Amino acid sequence: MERHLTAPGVRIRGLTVVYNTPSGELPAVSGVDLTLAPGTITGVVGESGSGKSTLALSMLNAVQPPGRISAGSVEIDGLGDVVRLRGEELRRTRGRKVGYVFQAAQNSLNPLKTIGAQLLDLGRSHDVGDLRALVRDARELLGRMGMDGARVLDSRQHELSGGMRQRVGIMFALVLDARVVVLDEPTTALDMITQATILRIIREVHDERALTTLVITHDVGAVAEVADDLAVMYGGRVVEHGPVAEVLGAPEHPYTRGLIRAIPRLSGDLGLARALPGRPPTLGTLPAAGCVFRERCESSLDLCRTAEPVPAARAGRTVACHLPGPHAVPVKRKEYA
Ligand SMILES: Nc1ncnc2c1ncn2[C@@H]1O[C@H](COP(=O)(O)OP(=O)(O)OP(=O)(O)O)[C@@H](O)[C@H]1O
Repeated sequence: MERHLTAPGVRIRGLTVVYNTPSGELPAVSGVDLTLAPGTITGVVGESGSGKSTLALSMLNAVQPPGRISAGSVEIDGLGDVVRLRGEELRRTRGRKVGYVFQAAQNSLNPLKTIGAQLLDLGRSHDVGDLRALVRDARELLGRMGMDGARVLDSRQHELSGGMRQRVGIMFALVLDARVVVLDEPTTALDMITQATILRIIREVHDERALTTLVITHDVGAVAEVADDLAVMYGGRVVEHGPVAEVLGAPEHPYTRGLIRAIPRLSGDLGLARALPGRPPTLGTLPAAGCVFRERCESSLDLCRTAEPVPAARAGRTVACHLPGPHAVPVKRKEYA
């Protein structure tokens, strides 16, 4: 199969995605700027409802009603602005150019057809010339993820466990040789050890195929092992973005600090792990002005009530916070200390 040597860059600019609710259209993603450097894996973390999945869907222009992309662009090298793609062009982009596993991928297989038949359907719908090579590639990917590839291709969904379906989903995301890959919670149905293995394989395949990858997860610890860069989302904003070791080792945004403190594995001491107080906002409770994190922030200023902080470069990353930086507070962890 054709292999590409240079990975594409992705530039998300001013992306706003709204959902129509009984109180009108409310933003789930608000004016997000995010650059995925060619050949990198970017992890996206943040509590439930922070807009991670909505951002992932936008990268395929796949936001469904009652949602819509109301502003902004997602420029992918070689593809242009995905937000402007329509119809056949958009269909061909999804899967072939931008591979993806969405949440609940393990439930999105056709229960009546074998995985192999679905693979051939996928290949045909994207005009793959060499279907034998496609099957070979699928078998090899499944084998690497610890499964008997031939047997899985002969199976139907109900014959596979949740973890196996999830790995099948990852195979589908990678098998068409897409150059940008979006993985939304790719390992949630897997136990810790399998999770680590699968993330390692994602990293290997990513490097071999020169991909640019976005991985969304709740698990900051897991993503720390696999990502180059980390984007932290809160209330539909990217509040901090930069090299993963720097963001986790010396978080600048109070929300990033809170997230890390809540994870015993990252805070380095079980006794010090502290849940973040309060709850993340929902679309209806997002403040109309000021910083979206101010209610839960330990160091909020008067300014935070009135002015929304603009993301700015500092300490080798981008941070959206009014507090003067660098604010680096080292986190106790060998690898990042
Ligand atoms: N179809 C929808 N209709 C209305 N609101 C929605 C819809 N889908 C998502 N939302 C809202 O948009 C916000 C962002 O949701 P999103 O699923 O993108 O967050 P997330 O960070 O991926 O959360 P999770 O980790 O739970 O998947 C949430 O407040 C959510 O309730």
